[in-house]
Formats: sequence, structure tokens, C-alpha cells
Amino acid sequence: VAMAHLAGRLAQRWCPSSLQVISFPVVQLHLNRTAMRASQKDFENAMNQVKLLKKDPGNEVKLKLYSLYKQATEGPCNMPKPGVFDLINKAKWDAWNALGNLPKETARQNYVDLVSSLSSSLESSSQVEPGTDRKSTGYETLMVTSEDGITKIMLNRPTKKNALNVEMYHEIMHALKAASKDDSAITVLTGNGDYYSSGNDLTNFTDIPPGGVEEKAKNGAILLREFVGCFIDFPKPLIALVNGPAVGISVTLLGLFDAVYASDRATFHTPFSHLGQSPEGCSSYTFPKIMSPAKATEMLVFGKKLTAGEACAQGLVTEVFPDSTFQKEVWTRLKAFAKLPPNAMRISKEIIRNREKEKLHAVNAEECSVLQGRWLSDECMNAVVNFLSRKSKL
Ligand SMILES: CCCCCC/C=C/C(=O)SCCNC(=O)CCNC(=O)[C@H](O)C(C)(C)COP(=O)(O)OP(=O)(O)OC[C@H]1O[C@@H](n2cnc3c(N)ncnc32)[C@H](O)[C@@H]1OP(=O)(O)O
Repeated sequence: VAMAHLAGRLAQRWCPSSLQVISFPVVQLHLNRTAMRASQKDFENAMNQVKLLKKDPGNEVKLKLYSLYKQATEGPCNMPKPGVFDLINKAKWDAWNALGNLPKETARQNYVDLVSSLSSSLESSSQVEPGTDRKSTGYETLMVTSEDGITKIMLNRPTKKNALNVEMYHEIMHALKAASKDDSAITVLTGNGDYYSSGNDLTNFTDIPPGGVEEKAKNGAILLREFVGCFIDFPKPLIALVNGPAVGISVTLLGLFDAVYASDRATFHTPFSHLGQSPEGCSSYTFPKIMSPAKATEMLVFGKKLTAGEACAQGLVTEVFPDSTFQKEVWTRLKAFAKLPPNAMRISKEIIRNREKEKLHAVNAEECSVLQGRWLSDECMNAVVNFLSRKSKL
């Protein structure tokens, strides 16, 4: 049951509409049930009624409906148990299996009762996730605004600590490409809510394609390479406003920014070894150069978490501001920067960064290839399963 709940919650993260995730038999609201036992007709009516529900009842309820339907029509669970990474089918299997030897008639009755109770309660419930502003920007996971010569890309999954899901990787690439061509002078990346970003969304690892985990790892490496490549090639001054804790890839990428301003609440954590993974974002090259090989090893190999002050002393952060005045102070400064002649800034960035570009692309390719192998390791898989089953957090 715990796994079913977990997978149900995960499934909601994978897809904006969880109806796409777990399809379930459809049922008709049963209004005129008089007998204690639901008839076959009641059952069929209930199945039709589910089609008419205006709002998604959520994955937990859908798993319950699924399991009761299977029990009512086929009896006790008769399917082989799916693999641990096949979370959707495993959740369905767990839900059905949990019904044990419940008689078919009781399952049918419970199904009809559940649908009946659902219909009224779902009419008024809201499914809108807070923190998403889809209308204004056209992005699902970002808020992108452009004013005063500054394009601001704000990571906008605050309830998930701005973890980067696959959609967010694509949207950030899209937003960077657009910002590189718009008429703003500088571009800023920041986070909405209390975190800058908790790094890669660990549920990215659970959605296994038909080609299996190898194909998953290969696709992940291709996406990561393209994603980091966009930062390497970004032509205008790119500034990170680290408004809170930063983890994993959101930290490593900072080595590719032109300036990094941090709140004193921010922390910088790259727990790759704990996760059975290895550095990305060109950090295996930029961090030793920025802070010395030994300091880079403390972060990238031993997972030492730095405070904002420590990260500034190591050269990863440009300047730290008290959290209470962070926004006011940095935006005053950014607005002044944005008034400088944009072509001069672009050309100066080019001359600072360009001789490193080829090297950075080569490092990026190598890091992605090493990570592709890491993602298939037991060390990595165990770490992901432990996080997803809430056995461990950073
Ligand atoms: C294309 C693939 C490219 C891969 C690139 C390689 C990148 C590597 C990395 O980035 S490695 C770093 C990965 N990140 C982590 O390991 C962080 C995991 N998260 C945590 O340990 C904690 O959530 C926390 C310390 C960040 C915050 O803890 P806490 O303050 O107690 O909050 P919650 O844990 O309750 O989190 C709230 C909510 O957010 C979900 N969440 C947070 N971070 C992630 C994440 N990285 N992936 C998925 N989900 C995350 C968390 O599950 C909670 O969700 P819930 O409310 O339970 O639905």
C-alpha cells in the first residue's frame, strides 16, 4: 500500500494530468441503488459514471478503483509482480494484490460505493498546483519576464524545491535560446520560493521507456549534454541569483555563469558520491580551476556542503548579500549593469570565455558519457530508490 501511495504521488509529478498516468476502468454514478449488493448493472453504471467525472480524483483513488475493478472482474491478483523501477505497474499490482481474497461481489459493491462517494466531492475540488503561472509565460515550469534590459528566468516548481524535471530542462533551453536573441542586455537565472534548486528531479529516473534502463540512461546523457551546451554557448552576460539552497546540477552549472550573487541563506551541495553519480555541468574542469583541485574534491567527491560565505571565499560565488536585502540590492545592481552598452558586454564576455569553449564542450561530452554509465550502477539505483521511498534525504 505504501508503494502504491508512493507511486501514485510520483505519477502526479510525471504528468500534468494524472489521468494520463493510470488509466482506470470507467464507472457510472449509482444513484438508485436499493439493494445491499451491487448488481452487475450497478457496476456497469458506475463504470460509465467515472467517464463523467469533471475532475481528476487523484492517483490514490484511481489505484483503488483499478484494484477493485480487477478484483470484481478477475478475482485475486493473478499477474506477475512488475520490476521495482516499473513504478506505475508496480503500484497497480500492489493495490490489486493488497485486496487478497476479497470476494468478487464485495469488490463490486465497494467499487460502486466509492464511485458514488466520489462524484459529489470532486465537483468542487481544485486541481491547480500552486506556484505555476502558465498563462503569462507559456512555460509550465518557469516564469520568464523581460524588463529594464534584463530577461529573468525563474525556476518555478517551489513545492518541489525547484527540482529540474525533464520538462524544465527543455524549457530552460528554450528560454535561454530566446533570451540570447531578444533585446535584453543581460540574463538572470533564479528560483521561486525558499530554494534556488534541489537539482535533478530524482523521479526523472523512474519513467522507463520500452528500451529499458539503458535507453533511459542514453537519452538522459543526450539531454544533459545539450542542456549544459546551452550554458557554454550563451552569448550574453549570464547571472545567477542564488536565493536559497542549491543542490547538484544547479551548483555545478554556476561555474559557467558570468557572475553569481547569493543570499546568505544559500548553501551549495554536490552530493554526487552519495547518489552513486559523478560531476556534470563541466564542474570537473571549472571547479578545480576556480577553487583548487583539493577544494573541488571536497565538494565534488566528498559532498562537502558550503555556506554562501565559504562558496564566496572559494570563488564560486561573486558576492553574498543578507537575505533580508538580497533582492533589493542585487536588482539595483543588475539594472545598472543592464544600462551598459550591450554589444561591448557581449564582446567582452566572448573574449573572456571563447578560448575555453572547445575545451568545455569536450569536458561536457566526457562527463555525460561517464554519467550514463553511473546511472546504470547499483550505487545510483539504490540511492534513487532510497530517496523515492523516503529512506534518505540529503
Ligand atoms: C536529464 C538528466 C540530467 C541529470 C543531471 C545530473 C544531476 C544530478 C543532480 O542534480 S544530483 C542532486 C539531486 N538532488 C537531490 O538528491 C536532492 C533530493 N532532495 C532532498 O534531499 C530534499 O528534498 C531536500 C534536502 C532538497 C529538501 O528537503 P526538505 O526541506 O525536507 O523538503 P522535502 O524533501 O519535503 O521536499 C519537498 C518536496 O520536493 C520534492 N523534492 C525535493 N527535491 C527533489 C528532487 N531533487 N527530486 C524530486 N523531488 C524532490 C520532495 O520529494 C517533496 O515532494 P513531496 O512534497 O513529498 O511530494
